[in-house]
Amino acid sequence: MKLNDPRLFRQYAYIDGKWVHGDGGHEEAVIDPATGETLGHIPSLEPGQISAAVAAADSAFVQWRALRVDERCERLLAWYDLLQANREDLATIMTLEQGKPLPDARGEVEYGASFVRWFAEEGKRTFGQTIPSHIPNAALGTIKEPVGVAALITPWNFPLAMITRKAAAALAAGCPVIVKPASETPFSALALAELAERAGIPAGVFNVVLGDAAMVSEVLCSEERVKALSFTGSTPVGRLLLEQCASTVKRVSLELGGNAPFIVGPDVDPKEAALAAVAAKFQTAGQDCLAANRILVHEDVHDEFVECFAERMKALKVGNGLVSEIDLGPLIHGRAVEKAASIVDDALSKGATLVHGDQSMAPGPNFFMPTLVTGVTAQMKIWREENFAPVAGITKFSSDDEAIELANDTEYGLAAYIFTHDIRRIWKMLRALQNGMVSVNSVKMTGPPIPFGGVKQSGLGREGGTSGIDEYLDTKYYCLGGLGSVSGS
Ligand SMILES: NC(=O)c1ccc[n+]([C@@H]2O[C@H](COP(=O)([O-])OP(=O)(O)OC[C@H]3O[C@@H](n4cnc5c(N)ncnc54)[C@H](O)[C@@H]3O)[C@@H](O)[C@H]2O)c1
Ligand SMILES: N[C@@H](CC=O)C(=O)O
Repeated sequence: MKLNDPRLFRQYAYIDGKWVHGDGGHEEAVIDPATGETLGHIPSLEPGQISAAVAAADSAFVQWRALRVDERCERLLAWYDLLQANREDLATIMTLEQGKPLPDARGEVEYGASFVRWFAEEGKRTFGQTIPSHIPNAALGTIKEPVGVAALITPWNFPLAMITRKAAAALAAGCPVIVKPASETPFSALALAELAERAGIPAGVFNVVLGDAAMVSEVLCSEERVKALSFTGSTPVGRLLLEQCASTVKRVSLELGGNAPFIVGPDVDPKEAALAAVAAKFQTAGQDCLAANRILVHEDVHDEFVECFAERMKALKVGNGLVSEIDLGPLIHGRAVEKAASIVDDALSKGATLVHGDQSMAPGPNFFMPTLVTGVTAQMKIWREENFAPVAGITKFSSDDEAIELANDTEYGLAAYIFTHDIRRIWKMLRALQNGMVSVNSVKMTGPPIPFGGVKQSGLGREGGTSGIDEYLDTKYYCLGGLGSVSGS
């Protein structure tokens, strides 16, 4: 791996400010999904090492929370500067382990860094309240205090930003973190640890643990000293972790799967809407929780929309993300390719029409060519499941009420897109859609200032925005009694 700073490529876990091997000597290979080559190896830690990380974080909590907030936030800003200064290396690491095209990886580094800067500012605004007293001779109010050690479990599709969106909020609040990245993409997390150390974040405050996911999560969830768990990943694993955290009644934040509807009204230019839908579907090769998973198009514009969508997707270039002008990299592994193929087969066997998608053109075993099927119905897997692949499915509708009913016909409720210029339709749909985030006439919706999160089985809590830091704060109420009477109080 060619990096300007080779020390950003670490093949150890990071606990209490030290780079460590697994006590049992077990290792796991990390594979470049584009080439199948081994990029490096990471240790598989033993349960006792996960507990040691918890102990380190717990003892670091005392000093970290005791720092003045502006001192904590200065270190976050130093971390932000280092992320920016090392953007090229971080993007290279990400493209190699995740597969996304290098410009997208650079974009994710920017996006991930932006959360660090945001929370370095937000950390200074964790205001409590003064409460007008109903108790004689007393002063009432609240103080915000850090919850304690936070465990952060993250996915492979956004290997850097899904960590910083959590970690920056937790660190700003005064909570040490233990990060468990996906085993497919550990090197971005380890590079973040190296830069956190250089930014002056003390030993034990930012830890990265690696190893068998079920074992690591079980230890973290059952540990009394871990006070908060923040997870981004699939809904089935989120359900499991929620259950595992019940025994210690932890604060749990979940950012789970999506099955986003993309609604195209009868009044829009079908070409414009099709370009937007292609952008909303094929980012990160469809492996995005915000990907337009079910495209609902009004019958008046359906045929023209399908034609424009197919034309645009045919121009997408598929290949190794390190090569210039590539639009779609590989899927993360062979299982993802098999799942994509089975979703297409299932749709075709149940009556959908294949408009485009020739897998014989795939440049390697982990690649899946952009595919479009029409005539999708609620009986098909492509409708019910988050396909997490460059597979687009289109369904026709004939009224606003039908579009809303179709859009809400899922257990998920992360994001939804609406394309129409009719303000009444916009307002009606905006209010009726069961989603945590609704984007109208825009593909881009995310960024540090927004409360990111879902309803239904897409999650609990919000990340980013002014509320993201609350996931790591307790509200302490105080009643200062016996103060004597103060005129006017
Ligand atoms: N809502 C959001 O903000 C958001 C963002 C990104 C990804 N996602 C979702 O993440 C999913 C894709 O990511 P993924 O495949 O890495 O998800 P995943 O649930 O398989 O894995 C996520 C993390 O959980 C760990 N894990 C896996 N199995 C586990 C188990 N049995 N016990 C404990 N931990 C386990 C993994 O190692 C990884 O670190 C999609 O559903 C996507 O929508 C959601
Ligand atoms: N694209 C999302 C991550 C989901 O996979 C984001 O913007 O945070």
